[in-house]
Amino acid sequence: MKNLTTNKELILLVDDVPTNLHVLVSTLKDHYRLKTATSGDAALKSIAQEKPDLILLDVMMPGMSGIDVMRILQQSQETRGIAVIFVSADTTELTQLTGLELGADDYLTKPISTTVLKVRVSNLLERKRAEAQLRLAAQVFESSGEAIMITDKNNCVIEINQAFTKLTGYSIDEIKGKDPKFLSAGKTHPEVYIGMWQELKDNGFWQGELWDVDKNGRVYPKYLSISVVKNAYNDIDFYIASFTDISERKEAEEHINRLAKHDSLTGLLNRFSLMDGLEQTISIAKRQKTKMAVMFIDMDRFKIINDTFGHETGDALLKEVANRIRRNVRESDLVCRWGGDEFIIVLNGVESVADVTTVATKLQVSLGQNAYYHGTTEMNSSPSIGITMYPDDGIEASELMRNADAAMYHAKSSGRNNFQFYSGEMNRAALERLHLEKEMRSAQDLGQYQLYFQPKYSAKDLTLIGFEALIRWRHPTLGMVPPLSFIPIAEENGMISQIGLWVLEEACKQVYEWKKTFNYAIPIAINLSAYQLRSTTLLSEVNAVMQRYELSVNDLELEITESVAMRDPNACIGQLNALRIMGVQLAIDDFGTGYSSLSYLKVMPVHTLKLDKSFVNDIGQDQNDEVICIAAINLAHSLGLKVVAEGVETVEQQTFLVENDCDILQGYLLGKPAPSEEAKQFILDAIKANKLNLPLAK
Ligand SMILES: Nc1nc2c(ncn2[C@@H]2O[C@@H]3COP(=O)(O)O[C@H]4[C@@H](O)[C@H](n5cnc6c(=O)[nH]c(N)nc65)O[C@@H]4COP(=O)(O)O[C@H]3[C@H]2O)c(=O)[nH]1
Repeated sequence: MKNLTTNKELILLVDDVPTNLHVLVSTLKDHYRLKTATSGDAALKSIAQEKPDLILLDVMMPGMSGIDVMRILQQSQETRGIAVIFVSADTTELTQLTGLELGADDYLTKPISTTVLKVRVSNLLERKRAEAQLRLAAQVFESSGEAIMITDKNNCVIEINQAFTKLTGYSIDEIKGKDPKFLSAGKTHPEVYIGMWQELKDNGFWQGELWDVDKNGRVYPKYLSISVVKNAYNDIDFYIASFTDISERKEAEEHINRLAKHDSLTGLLNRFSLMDGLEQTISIAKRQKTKMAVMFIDMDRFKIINDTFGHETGDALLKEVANRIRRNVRESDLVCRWGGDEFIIVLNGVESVADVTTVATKLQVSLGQNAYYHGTTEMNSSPSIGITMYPDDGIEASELMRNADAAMYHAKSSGRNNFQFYSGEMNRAALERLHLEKEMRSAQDLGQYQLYFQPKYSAKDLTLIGFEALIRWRHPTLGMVPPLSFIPIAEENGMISQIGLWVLEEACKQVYEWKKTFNYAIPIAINLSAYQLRSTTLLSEVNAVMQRYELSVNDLELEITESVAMRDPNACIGQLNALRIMGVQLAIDDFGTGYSSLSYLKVMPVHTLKLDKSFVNDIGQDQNDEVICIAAINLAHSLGLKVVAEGVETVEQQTFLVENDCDILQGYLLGKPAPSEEAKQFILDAIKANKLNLPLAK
């Protein structure tokens, strides 16, 4: 056995004649480790202690002969493989044959030529080493987890291992002599094979991925390494190919890729990959001089659906939206979920605006016409679509995205459920909106909001019965920003919850202060946004503020617009009932502009209907509106509700409304919205004229 420290092979020299041993030792000692034994017994003991790589075994020894020792060695698995050279003075053929038959590797005759001894020993050990290596190689070949295939210089199969058979299903008999190209699935690009052969020629080695097909027809990706084996004349003898099936790795890679590039809910592209895809589509359109379109889709009412029915239902709607979009665009178009309820489509190879209009119309019908379902829950939504064209509206990805977004906002503000193409005007509007949004973030902290108060009068005797609080935003450079310019934005970005709280606080504080100043309980109405109405904290917030300012029943009135109330009447009724129990007065604002269902109106726990000023405005001009005013007043009365007419500007309107039994009047004719200090004057005037029909403060 090779000594680990010296790395020299061990030779056991066995001879009963010490001088013979001496010759052997002095010949071999420089190159090998040596042990000696002077009898067969001593030799076996030494072998038991440490297995030698080679035994030089004297045949003729007293007691146990070399032949006997050899027989014993052959009996044991452990010692059977040890190389043995017989050394003997007996040169008869028979003796030599017996030794060789017993498994000896060579035969030396005495007297020994030291040169011959050296060569024989060296050759034998060399051969044994080579055999051991071959055995090892064969074992590695067979037991390798990698499939291995050896082909000859003409690339015909000569050998395969077990792993190859396991992976491909082919046995050696089926494929011996074949060119391995029968393994190819035909899915790898021919250039890969050309490159592979070139590399093998140039460098004798190649590795890479190929697509193969197994005996059962399963197509799989494999990672393959091929080495060229050359002979001493530098001619190719063999190709050794080893490979593994990398389907699982590929699948995992693809899965990770999918996760990184796609939205997990809908499977559509996510915003990062959309931007990549958009850039690529732009460069293709640039090269091919074609047009393309970017569509920005926002699903109307999605936030309400999500808040009302929960996320699972909202998710089901989004998934269905994704499916419907996919069904209406080409495979090559990019479809992305940009976030929330926003989707982007990039239509490539578009020829004209008319093409895009066709797709947009299809999408509008598909996304808006039929209800969405989650179990038995039915949801109705529709798309607001903004469209921009390359290169007409912009040539940069970011520019096109901005344009599509602006066009989408335009679609929203044009009554939703429609599509709009981008125009420069929209861009200005979008920029203004962005600016306003930015300024709005600090408006409250900078004390730029203010409440104005508009008086309301009883129609029959013009007594002051309360005020409506209306927010004002005084911006140092933009001037007075009208609420209709910023409240809808605040609704969308969620800032309305802070603004709404501020209005609630200020209005209640005003009721409290006027109570202290005038000793009258003068009610104030505030406008409640859709967002606030859906809020789960609304009740506790209202309750806390009312307590803080010691407000009693009827001191506070909340107005919600008709369209907000009817959007989700059932949820709204629940909130309103709770508010009513707390002693809050409730009114439906802008009545006539939404589509009220009479059955809901009957069960809405409200006290008042506010007739929209557009009807009042047309009194004396449009008979239809006059008829509607009368019908609305009668309807409200039949439901036991009071009617407030908003926007009363002329005496004619006032007279008409009084004659038709309207209960309360509000409008510039009687008093414009004014800051607190000026509003005080309305109260003083009313007190002076004995026109304050209100309870004393408790
Ligand atoms: N032409 C004309 N207009 C009259 C007349 N009398 C009153 N108005 C205006 O009509 C609007 C009545 O308020 P609204 O219907 O609740 O409509 C409000 C309301 O929906 C919203 N808003 C105002 N303040 C708040 C607030 O604090 N919170 C919320 N959520 N919305 C608010 O903004 C809308 C507009 O408010 P404003 O610009 O203050 O406009 C007010 C008021 O100034 C009149 O005789 N002629």
